[in-house]
Amino acid sequence: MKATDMNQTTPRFFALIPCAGNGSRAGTAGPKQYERVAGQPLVWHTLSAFAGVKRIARTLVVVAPTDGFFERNPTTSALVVTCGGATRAQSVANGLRELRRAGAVDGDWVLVHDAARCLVTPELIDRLIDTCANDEVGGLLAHPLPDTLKIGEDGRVAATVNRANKWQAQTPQMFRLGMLRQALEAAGDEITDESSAIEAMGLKPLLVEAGAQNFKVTYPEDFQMAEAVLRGRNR
Ligand SMILES: Nc1ccn([C@@H]2O[C@H](COP(=O)(O)OP(=O)(O)OP(=O)(O)O)[C@@H](O)[C@H]2O)c(=O)n1
Ligand SMILES: C[C@](O)(CO)[C@H](O)COP(=O)(O)O
Repeated sequence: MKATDMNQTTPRFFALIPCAGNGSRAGTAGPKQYERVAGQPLVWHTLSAFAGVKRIARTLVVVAPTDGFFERNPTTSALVVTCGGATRAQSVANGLRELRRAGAVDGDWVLVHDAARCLVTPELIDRLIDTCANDEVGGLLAHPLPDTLKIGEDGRVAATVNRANKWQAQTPQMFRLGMLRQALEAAGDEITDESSAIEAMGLKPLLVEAGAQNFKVTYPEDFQMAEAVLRGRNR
């Protein structure tokens, strides 16, 4: 990391939205992030939440090279780049490169957020920023595991795991651009979140408690749940 970048007096906050997945578990005909939920394509709810946080200098959306959705629907002020990779980690690493091209420096904060977590709110994003902005490492939104946890083997319970101190990792996950770039390069393409890459460097990201509503739309039934929550909020 260049010293000049780190010495920048006021780090800015950028959002990076990986939006290049296929949604294979969702059972939809096309990518799940473009399914209509509560009257809008799912990803628009996600982008609206980030648009509601004035501290975010720029939002960058990473889509697959073959994705034409944003060209057909040019309504967002976010920067849309077609550099999605074969894994989420690759999409994020490619997006970081584009953020640098757009003017972000190593000392700036990047909030990486799944396009598929359309229930995030400006309040949750602000909570993450407020908690992490003065931290050496950064952190992530997360939810303490509410259920008893089992290990399964051939459809039967092999063991029960103590759930104390176990958290479900959510997004956004917020780290300095330079640190995250290095961490992802070292961690490889298979990691499923940014925190794992930072942890692999021996660092301990902050866990910032968020509610269960910030879930990731993953399975077919999740669309209905997301719809109900969003409609409930607009009432
Ligand atoms: N190569 C990939 C894979 C995933 N994602 C994004 O990462 C987020 C979280 O991933 P996940 O929920 O696993 O999405 P999918 O990969 O689309 O779903 P599935 O694993 O069911 O195929 C999503 O917003 C997805 O679009 C991405 O940008 N690039
Ligand atoms: C980043 C993430 O949302 C944290 O829960 C998640 O890891 C995304 O990918 P996954 O394949 O559904 O684990």
